Amino acid sequence: MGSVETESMAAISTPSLETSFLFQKVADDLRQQGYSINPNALPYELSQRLLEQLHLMSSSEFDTAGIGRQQDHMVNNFVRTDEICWIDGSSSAGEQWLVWASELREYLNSQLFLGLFSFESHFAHYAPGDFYKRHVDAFKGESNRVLSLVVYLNPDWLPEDEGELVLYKDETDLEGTKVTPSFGTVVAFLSEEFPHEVLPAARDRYSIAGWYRLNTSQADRVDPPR
Ligand SMILES: O=C(O)CCC(=O)C(=O)O
Ligand SMILES: [Fe+2]
Repeated sequence: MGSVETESMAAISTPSLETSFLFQKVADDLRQQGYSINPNALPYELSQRLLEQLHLMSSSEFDTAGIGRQQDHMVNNFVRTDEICWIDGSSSAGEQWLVWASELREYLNSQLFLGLFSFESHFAHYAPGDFYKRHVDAFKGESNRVLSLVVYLNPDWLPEDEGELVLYKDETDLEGTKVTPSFGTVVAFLSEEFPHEVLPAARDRYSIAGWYRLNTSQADRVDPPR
């Protein structure tokens, strides 16, 4: 009995083989190109639990997303029109997500020496027609956001549903790479390097966006910086 319990504990705290492959691919991609796009990559059980959690949440738990530092948080419908709910680990799905994100943090720190220290994340809901205009998640020297992480929770997303994330390789790139917000897709990119935008979708679009930060005194929440 004792050993069975030990094994099940180990299963919770040790990433599965599939997850280890994903973590390694994210690390390799970040090293080579600064971003990583992985369809159908979030562990299925975790994706399902997060989706169930979303279904349980009422729309009153979401707040209109803002821009600017938290103390001068401003709703700006020209820049973004989505609504968000921060994940604090009070639900078991949220807790499981935070454990997974912290395993990824430890793996990336061991491989890339990024010095990622903390993580913050929120559910986001884009109603049909909602968007988030081209932006960067952090400005050089102004923020301690280092790595952005986005996962999508939309089963059966079709090309005509649109709502892609467009990731631009630098400030001059106007074409970008389109990412379909399909269930379980995991995207990571260096927060200061890659401008990106969310195109309007034809149906409700759900995601989690998160940021790994350095341990600096400037630990106030940035959403995004400006
Ligand atoms: O949902 C996405 O595809 C990206 C969201 C985003 O860029 C953000 O919340 O900063
Ligand atoms: Fe962003």
